[in-house]
Formats: sequence, structure tokens, C-alpha cells
Amino acid sequence: MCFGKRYEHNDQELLSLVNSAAQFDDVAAPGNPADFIPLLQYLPSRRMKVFIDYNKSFLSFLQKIVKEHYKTYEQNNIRDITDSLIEQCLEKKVEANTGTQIPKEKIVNLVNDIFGAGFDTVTTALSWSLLYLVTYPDIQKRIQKELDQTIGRERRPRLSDRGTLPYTEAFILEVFRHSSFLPFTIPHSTTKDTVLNGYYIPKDRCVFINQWQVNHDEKLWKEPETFNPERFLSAEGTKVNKEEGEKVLIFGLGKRRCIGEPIARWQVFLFLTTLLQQLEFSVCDGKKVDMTPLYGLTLRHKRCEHFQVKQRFPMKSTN
Ligand code: HEM
Repeated sequence: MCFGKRYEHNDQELLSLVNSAAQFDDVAAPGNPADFIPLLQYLPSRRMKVFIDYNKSFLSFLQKIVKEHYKTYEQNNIRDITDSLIEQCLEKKVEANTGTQIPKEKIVNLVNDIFGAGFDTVTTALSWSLLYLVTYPDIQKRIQKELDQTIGRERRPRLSDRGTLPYTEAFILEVFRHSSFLPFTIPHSTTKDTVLNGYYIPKDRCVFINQWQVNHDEKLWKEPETFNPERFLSAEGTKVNKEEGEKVLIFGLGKRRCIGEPIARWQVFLFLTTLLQQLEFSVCDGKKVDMTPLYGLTLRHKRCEHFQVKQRFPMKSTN
């Protein structure tokens, strides 16, 4: 979407970025001691070096792509998000509306934000989903039954199917809630002295939301530690209970909540339904999945060595 390009699975440049994304995740996690004791920023830090090195290499990867886009840019053929940003930048220049103009040098940073915020998050959501599916095979079967009955096997799932698969939707909500794989929001700062629920928070204080706590609060959820998609279904089991769904906190809150939320929900839905229509996921007999989360900017799970996949029915070309 960002670059209008599909990378080969063995593209070395992309692979090295994907692999180092995990490192970035570790060092960028909220909880860097220097966020709380500013003096620590002056001490040498291995974390900070990894953080800076990763950003440098990622920015140079993006700069190269943005440069290529500028060279081949055609006003009447907008190929992707990068072209669209270039268009904004050039168009606004013509209108000389400097208030909303995107400066040319900011394009790389904007692509960086979209790629950085939208890549690791969606892949982590999908990978937790697969882990829950192999841990709860009956839930996997129930989603596949819903897919078979509603979509069938003759065509692939589409975005327009989303409202017609309540159990699948409830499963995704329960993955978001139970894993809470983004346990905290991005750190923000108070712009003035504030009182919240009787607590005084001075101006310029680092604040962020503990989403994990909200998603596991016993006052909000019945048996919060139990993985149970049905908690999001109406009494008859035929609809998603909207009010319950809205209680799940994974995209942040307020003005700076995730701007990519709708696209993220669509992506998770489309990838999961496409995979589950065709494939069955499991772990080798007698093996158990370790669901202990590894702490980082996103909570990851340990690599699962016993994961296996098989086709549900003979391959047919679908569209
Ligand atoms: C399941 C996937 C995703 C989750 C759980 C998620 C979650 C979040 C969270 C918690 C924040 C911080 C909100 C805050 O600090 O209050 C955020 C910010 C952001 N997200 Fe997402 N996100 C996801 C996918 C995406 C995608 C696909 C995109 C872009 C295509 C995206 C773009 C952004 C951007 C640009 C911000 C910064 C917004 C700002 O600072 O104003 N996210 N996201």
C-alpha cells in the first residue's frame, strides 16, 4: 500500500528490516528508564544505540523508495500512498496554501509513521490469532463452519462479508482483549495541570493508558482470564454485542488514538478469513503452545516450533 510493490518472500532488504523490527520493538517499549529519570539519557545506552541504528537504516530504506517515486511520479497515475503524499505536497505548493502544505522532506517521515505503526501491529495481531486458534481447536472449527455456511468454498472472503460473520468478529475482539498485545498506548504528555478521577497530574508529565488493565478488569469483564469469544455475542448468538465490543481497548483513546484503526480491523478480518477458509492450523500431537507474552512495544509470543498447517480441501482456483 505504501510503495505499490509486492516484495518477494526472500527479498533481502525487506527481510533484514522485518528481522530487525523485533529489536526495535524491544527497545522502543514504553518503560525506558530515561522516560522517568531524565538524567539517565546522558549515560551510554545499548538500547538507545540499537534504536538510533534501526531508525537510520529504516529511514535510508524509505528515502531510496521516496526518491524513486519522485523520479517516476505522474500526476494522472497515483500508484500508492507515497505518490498520494507527493501529490499533496505538489498540489498545495501550487495553491500556495502554506498552512496545510506537506513539506517535501516530511514525506519520508509520514511514510515511516504509516509503515512503522501499521506493519508490526497487524502482523502481531495475526500471529496471536493463529496461536489462539491452535490452542482452541473447537473455536477454529466453529469459525470455519461459519465461513463455510456463509461464504462457501467457491469464492474468497471479501470485505463486504464482515457484517455477516458474527462469531469470527467476536473471535477477533477476544484476541484483541485477551492478548492485549499493545499493553500501553504511545507515551503522551499533559499540556496543563490536570485532575483525573481525583488524581493530580502536573503539566508536562508523561502519561499513557494501561490498555491491558482495562481489558482484564474484573469490574468490566466476567472471568477476564478466560478466552471466550462468546462474551461478545448477543444472547441468541447471531449478532455481535456492539456495546461489549466497544469496551475492548487496543487502539488507544482520545485525539491521538490510532488513525489506522478502520484499516487495521479490515486487514485482520480479511487475512484471517482468507487463511481459515483454506487452511487448518494445529500443533503436533501432545505439544502445547507457550502463550507467555514477551514484553516489548507490542507483546509478542515465543516462537512456536510445533506449528503445522494443512489444506482443508483440494486447491481450486478462486477469485
Ligand atoms: C491491530 C492493529 C493496530 C493496533 C492495535 C494499533 C494501535 C495503536 C495505538 C494503541 C496507538 C497509540 C494511540 C495513543 O497513543 O493513544 C496507535 C497510533 C497510531 N497508529 Fe495504530 N494500530 C494498529 C494498526 C495501525 C495501522 C494499520 C496504521 C496505518 C495504516 C496505524 C497507524 C497509526 C498511526 C499513524 C498512529 C499515531 C497516531 C497519532 O499519534 O496521532 N495503526 N495505534
